[in-house]
Amino acid sequence: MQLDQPGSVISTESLLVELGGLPILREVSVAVGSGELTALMGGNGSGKTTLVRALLGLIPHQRGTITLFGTPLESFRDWHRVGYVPQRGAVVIKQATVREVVSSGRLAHRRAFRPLSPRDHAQIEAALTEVGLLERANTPFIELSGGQQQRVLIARALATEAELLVMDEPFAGVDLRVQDELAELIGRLNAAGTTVLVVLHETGALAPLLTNSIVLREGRVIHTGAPPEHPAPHHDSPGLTRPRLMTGIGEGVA
Ligand SMILES: Nc1ncnc2c1ncn2[C@@H]1O[C@H](COP(=O)(O)OP(=O)(O)OP(=O)(O)O)[C@@H](O)[C@H]1O
Repeated sequence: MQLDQPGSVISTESLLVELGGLPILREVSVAVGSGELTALMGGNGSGKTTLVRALLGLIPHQRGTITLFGTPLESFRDWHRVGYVPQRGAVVIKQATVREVVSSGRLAHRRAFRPLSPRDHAQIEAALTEVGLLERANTPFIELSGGQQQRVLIARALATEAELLVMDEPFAGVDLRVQDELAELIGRLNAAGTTVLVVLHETGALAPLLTNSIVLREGRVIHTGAPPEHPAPHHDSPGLTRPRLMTGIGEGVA
């Protein structure tokens, strides 16, 4: 199945990823179109994080292809176009201030051992302003609330001037009010043209903003297209067992 269409920011075809000798992702063919806000969903252990890691080249794949911005992953070099927002709990930052964390997002633009340029500073300020944390720039990251830390991680990705944001469970461990605020921020970034792929357990506050979804089960794609009406629970739901034929970006055909 050929899913790589003009305008695909991410596409995979017949992807096989093995970890510890076991197949974790099987025959995964998906596409994320430019400008989409796509949810990557599925029960615990269905392979969401593994897919994200493979897409970013953090783990190898054994078969199939991955294309980013139309370029095969193996020859992709424009990493400044990609912003990765890892799960907050996976990030341990003890010493750095908010500004230092966001500054690390400029690394893809900087020549080794050169100080920050005026453009770097401008992008860092703009990213901090976008997430509403400019006034907390000199605060140690560890002193912020969970929602604020999530915003800092988003700002770090924005500082790269990323056209694609890949976010791993941005709502994990933050209360509903903060989820609403984060959803508003993600929606605003998407409306401004940033393509977003977001790993979610439940569509939650992002439900009205999603334009596409990919649902995994046991390492296989079981749904693409319009987000499921009912949020995917932590364990696989019988309501999501019927696979859809994939026609490419956007709509699937039942
Ligand atoms: N390094 C590894 N070696 C072997 N198996 C692994 C490894 N990492 C993950 N797995 C297995 O791969 C499967 C998919 O894991 P993955 O973390 O991608 O799922 P997930 O959908 O992100 O789950 P969750 O929602 O719980 O974070 C799980 O069964 C997990 O146990």
